[in-house]
Amino acid sequence: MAVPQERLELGTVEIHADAAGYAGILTPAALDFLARLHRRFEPTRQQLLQARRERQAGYDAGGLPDFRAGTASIRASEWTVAPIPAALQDRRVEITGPVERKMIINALNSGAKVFMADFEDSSAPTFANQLDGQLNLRDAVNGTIGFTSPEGKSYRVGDNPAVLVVRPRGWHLHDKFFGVAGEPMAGALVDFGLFVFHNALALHGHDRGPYFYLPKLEAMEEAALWDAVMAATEEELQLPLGSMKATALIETLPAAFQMHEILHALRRRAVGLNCGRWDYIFSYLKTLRGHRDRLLPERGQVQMTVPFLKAYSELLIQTCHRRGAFAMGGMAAQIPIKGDEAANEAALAKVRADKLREVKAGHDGTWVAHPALVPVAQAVFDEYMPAPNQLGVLREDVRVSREQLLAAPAGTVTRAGFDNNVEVCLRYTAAWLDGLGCVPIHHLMEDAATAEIARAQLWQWLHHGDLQFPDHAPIDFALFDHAVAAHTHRLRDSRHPGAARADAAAALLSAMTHADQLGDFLTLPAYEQL
Ligand SMILES: CC(=O)SCCNC(=O)CCNC(=O)[C@H](O)C(C)(C)COP(=O)(O)OP(=O)(O)OC[C@H]1O[C@@H](n2cnc3c(N)ncnc32)[C@H](O)[C@@H]1OP(=O)(O)O
Ligand SMILES: O=CC(=O)O
Ligand SMILES: [Mg+2]
Repeated sequence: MAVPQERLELGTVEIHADAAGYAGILTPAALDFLARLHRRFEPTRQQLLQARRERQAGYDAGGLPDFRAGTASIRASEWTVAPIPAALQDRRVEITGPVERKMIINALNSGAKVFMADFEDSSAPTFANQLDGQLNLRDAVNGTIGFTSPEGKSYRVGDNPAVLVVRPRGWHLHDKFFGVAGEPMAGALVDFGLFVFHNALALHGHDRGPYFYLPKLEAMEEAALWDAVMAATEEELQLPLGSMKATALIETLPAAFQMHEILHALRRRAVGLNCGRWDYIFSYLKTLRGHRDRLLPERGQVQMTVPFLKAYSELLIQTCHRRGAFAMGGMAAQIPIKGDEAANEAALAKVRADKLREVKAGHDGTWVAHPALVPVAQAVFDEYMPAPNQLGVLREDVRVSREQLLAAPAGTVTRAGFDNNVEVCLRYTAAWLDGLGCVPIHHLMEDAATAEIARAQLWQWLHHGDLQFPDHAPIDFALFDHAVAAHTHRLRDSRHPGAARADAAAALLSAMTHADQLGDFLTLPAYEQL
């Protein structure tokens, strides 16, 4: 067979991993497509990452995020997003989960309206995880996905499966297994590119997508880059312009000041925004890492009801509904607790209360972490949202100022909270290094975003100096080192996920916490070890 001219002239993607078993995904045509995406969009991605660094330098020097002066007309003028497809009109409950075969089938069968297949916060991006995920999603789209467990239980997708929405990695992550002319590709483009190359036409033919969640955006230009990537892909695959739909997560502090702008950049394909609360809290910590007057209390005290998070979620609802887009809620961290009825009911009650707050505030739908939580969330939304959505709830009463978005709530850092951050970060990092991106710890869902909160808080509490527990004992590195050693010892001897990677995780957590600068993402140095 003749080698296409473009491969001869420009080269294609080089795979730096054992690709046996993935020939059906890594076809020459798919790799050429990825290479074209890389050549066209990588320079812009690099510029946008540089812009992030420059903005952060401004915040570190004392500056604070603000609404952008240059885009006031976008916020003030009247416009709406393009019509939303029928398949996404009712998104009252969305289940999320990693792209693992059994979980995909369970999620599609869960009764949720939407399944967000996650290459991001709940995935450790090993080559096998990402590529198996692509194989699994291709089979799901083609209706051929099936699975038999080691115990012999067989899994198949039933009638009326959830609508598939895919979340690729964020712009900050590269993929060391995919190179073009010696440069690593963007993880985002690998995930997006392989998925659309193999599934876009089939999904479009069935009025089912392709639909995406876009994570960790920090500026409208980053949304515009996604729009350009999707428009170029639509052209290449001969799909109608705007047929790929996107829901952007507002899960960084800078993005909260650009909600209108992000929807505007995506307006021919935006269907909504989502309150990604966990990354949002992490981003608050990271963006304001140099501001000693804006330290947050321990994780457990930073609930969605605290003023700065309430303001953010209400601003999101108001913004979305003014633009005809859905305002999606987020994820409560509680998961079902087996074998303890009272504890389980208490966990479900917390999920129920969170969903009640969301639906009453005007959200159009919400996320759950586990199939058993679908009926819990659905009952609340069914009761308070009889229509498919709440686009008519304009929330014109909401007035959110810059200072409200930036105000740290009152609270404390307790010994238990400090110790829990060490334990969670250590155990999550160890599991991640072992290829697991989402794990239950003390009956809470922990993923890359929740672990980042723990890590960033430890760094801040230790580097701002002079912080004390309520009993006036100092919060210092000796305590931290001791806690890391104790939890590493315990993890090593346990049957928890990642036990075999306890020492590697401890080394990483120690290095990142002792470092003078708060590292941008835990997953960047951790990725070198995957
Ligand atoms: C901040 C954010 O980004 S939130 C979004 C990212 N996070 C997520 O998506 C969370 C996804 N959830 C999960 O990964 C899991 O629910 C965990 C890790 C939290 C808990 O996992 P486990 O303790 O293994 O759950 P558990 O043992 O109760 O699972 C029971 C069954 O439900 C299935 N299940 C659990 N969670 C999910 C899910 N999210 N999607 C589909 N199936 C699921 C399991 O596969 C299992 O199936 P089986 O009975 O057929 O074997
Ligand atoms: O992605 C969701 C989040 O809360 O972070
Ligand atoms: Mg997130």
